[in-house]
Amino acid sequence: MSKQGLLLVNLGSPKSTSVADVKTYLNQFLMDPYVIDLPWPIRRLLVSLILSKRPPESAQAYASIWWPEGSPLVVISQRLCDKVRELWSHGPVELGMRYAEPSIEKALLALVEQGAKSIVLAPLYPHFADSTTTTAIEETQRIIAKHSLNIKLKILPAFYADQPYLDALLSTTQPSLAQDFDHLLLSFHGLPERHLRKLDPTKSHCLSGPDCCKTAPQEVLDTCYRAQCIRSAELFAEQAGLKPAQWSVSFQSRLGRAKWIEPYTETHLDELAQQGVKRLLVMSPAFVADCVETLEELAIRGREQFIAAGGESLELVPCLNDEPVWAQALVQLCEAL
Ligand SMILES: C=CC1=C(C)c2cc3[nH]c(cc4nc(cc5[nH]c(cc1n2)c(C)c5CCC(=O)O)C(CCC(=O)O)=C4C)c(C)c3C=C
Ligand SMILES: [Fe+2]
Ligand SMILES: [Fe+2]
Repeated sequence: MSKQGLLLVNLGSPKSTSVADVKTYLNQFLMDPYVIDLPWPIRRLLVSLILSKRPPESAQAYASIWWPEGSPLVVISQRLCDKVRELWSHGPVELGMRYAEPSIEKALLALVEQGAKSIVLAPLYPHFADSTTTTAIEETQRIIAKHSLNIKLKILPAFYADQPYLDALLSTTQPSLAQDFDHLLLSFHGLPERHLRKLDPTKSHCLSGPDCCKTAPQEVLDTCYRAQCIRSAELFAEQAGLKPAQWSVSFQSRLGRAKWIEPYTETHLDELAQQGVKRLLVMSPAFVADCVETLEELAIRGREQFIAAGGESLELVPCLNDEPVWAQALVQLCEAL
């Protein structure tokens, strides 16, 4: 039987925490037209402006969470890849990062060298966005064309509502949810509102009202990142047995001046403290691996902010990371294609 390879793709991190390496990474990331979706001259100008200020700040953030082995996101993704390799009986398994190393190109060539005749591409993003999923798919297709590789590609779609993903989340968050806590915040990575409007097939549903994501028809849900985040939060909370007042959703990591999807995590943390929440749990189901956005933005800066606003504790619930139940769930999702 011909070998079917599995390519896991995540975002990627800078090579090191030096300002120069962080700048190189941010330039590659932000110059991606799927991330800053503006015409090239405007994108170049905007990114240059961001790069004139942000790299030292970002480098400091990375330095505060860096592991001796490297970036948590990359190290965790590599560990996950090793566990998935043990479970995937159809052929070789490799990890590629959309930005920096290990590249998608190296991973794809390694799969082909190990005899893969077809490949399952698994973008490790539960929710669909052009700035993550589409760019990972396009880069993979570009490399296939560049090397004239004769391989068939199957793509794992967004899995935000799939039971193996939800079961893995329920199982790995169980120890945190078993503790005493006042409120669970599900903080998802944000997106500029423009990205939602652009993909709305109805051209009128997205951002039309405070509950538009809850009433999104399937065709909108298929491409609306915000609606998918809210749907996965609802499914998770329901299956975890949480009452509506015990949990809420917000969106983090805003960059630049454009309007991003709301509510913003930064604002919501203050609101929760003002409402009398003392012991806050925070989870980030849009990230399958802990990264600078969870370990620094939420667990360091978010915690400081929440306590300064009157809260007592903020505990970060770990992401799925390289938990065996997640490796099994991922294989199950890919085998079902
Ligand atoms: C979960 C999915 C993600 C979406 C959607 C996303 C969109 C998006 N991100 C930026 C800007 C930045 N993101 C940064 C880090 C980062 N982003 C994601 C995931 C999504 N991004 C991850 C997993 C990470 C962590 C990477 C790591 O090395 O740990 C950063 C870099 C860090 C910083 O300087 O804050 C930026 C910048 C935009 C503009 C965007 C959509 C348009
Ligand atoms: Fe991001
Ligand atoms: Fe929407």
